[in-house]
Amino acid sequence: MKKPDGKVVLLGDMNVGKTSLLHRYMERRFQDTVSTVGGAFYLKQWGPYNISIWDTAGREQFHGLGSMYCRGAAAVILTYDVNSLQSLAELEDRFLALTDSASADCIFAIVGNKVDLSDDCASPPDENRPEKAVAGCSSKVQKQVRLEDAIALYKKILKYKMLDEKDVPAAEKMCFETSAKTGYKVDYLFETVFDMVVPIIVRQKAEGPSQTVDITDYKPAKRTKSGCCA
Ligand SMILES: Nc1nc2c(ncn2[C@@H]2O[C@H](COP(=O)(O)OP(=O)(O)OP(=O)(O)O)[C@@H](O)[C@H]2O)c(=O)[nH]1
Ligand SMILES: [Mg+2]
Repeated sequence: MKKPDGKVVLLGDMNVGKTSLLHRYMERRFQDTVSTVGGAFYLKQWGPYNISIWDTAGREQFHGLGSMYCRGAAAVILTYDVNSLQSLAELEDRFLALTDSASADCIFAIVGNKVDLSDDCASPPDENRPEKAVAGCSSKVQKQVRLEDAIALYKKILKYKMLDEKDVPAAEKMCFETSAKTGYKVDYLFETVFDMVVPIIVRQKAEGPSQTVDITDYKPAKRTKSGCCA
């Protein structure tokens, strides 16, 4: 197996759709998933570079593994479900600290998945009945997390990392809304991140021995493009 030049890690609560996003991008389809155990990776050729994309388990019991997967990461994709405010809160409360082991110039993307389940209507939510369909919209429920909430989280991350807004990509560019089910903006998400990761890979290579986890010793089971480790 080729050695990866850089690493991208997906983090987020269970059930938000991390595995489904990766399947959609790598295998071009939406399929039934089982809750991830430990972590699994895909390798993606991007220009002259091999990028490993790590899917992690959102379940609390695997939490301890998260920072190991993030070690040396060039990008972290923090994923939530646009229909669950709690899943956005979990990113700050439970997952952000895991990224301390990532590369110093790690890029952060925040992704709200499952937009196909909700309507993005202009009218404000009915606080008493958030599950209610909004007048003027179809029978879908109204989205629980606004893009602005994700943008606010991105700014908090910059503070946590002590980064200056002018030194990093703009929040509006790094907050995405996707649907693994329909494929909406999934390619755009991954390809935007890969383009941003290339300069980090170049720097990591120039600085000498890679900080990324060497996965060449793992024996992927059956599948050709991916492997897993629990
Ligand atoms: N409607 C809809 N359902 C989705 C979407 N993405 C994932 N799902 C469903 O949400 C459930 C969880 O998806 P997974 O991809 O397994 O979630 P995960 O984040 O990998 O969960 P863990 O592995 O437990 O951390 C599955 O039933 C998926 O079919 C989406 O974009 N739209
Ligand atoms: Mg999963």
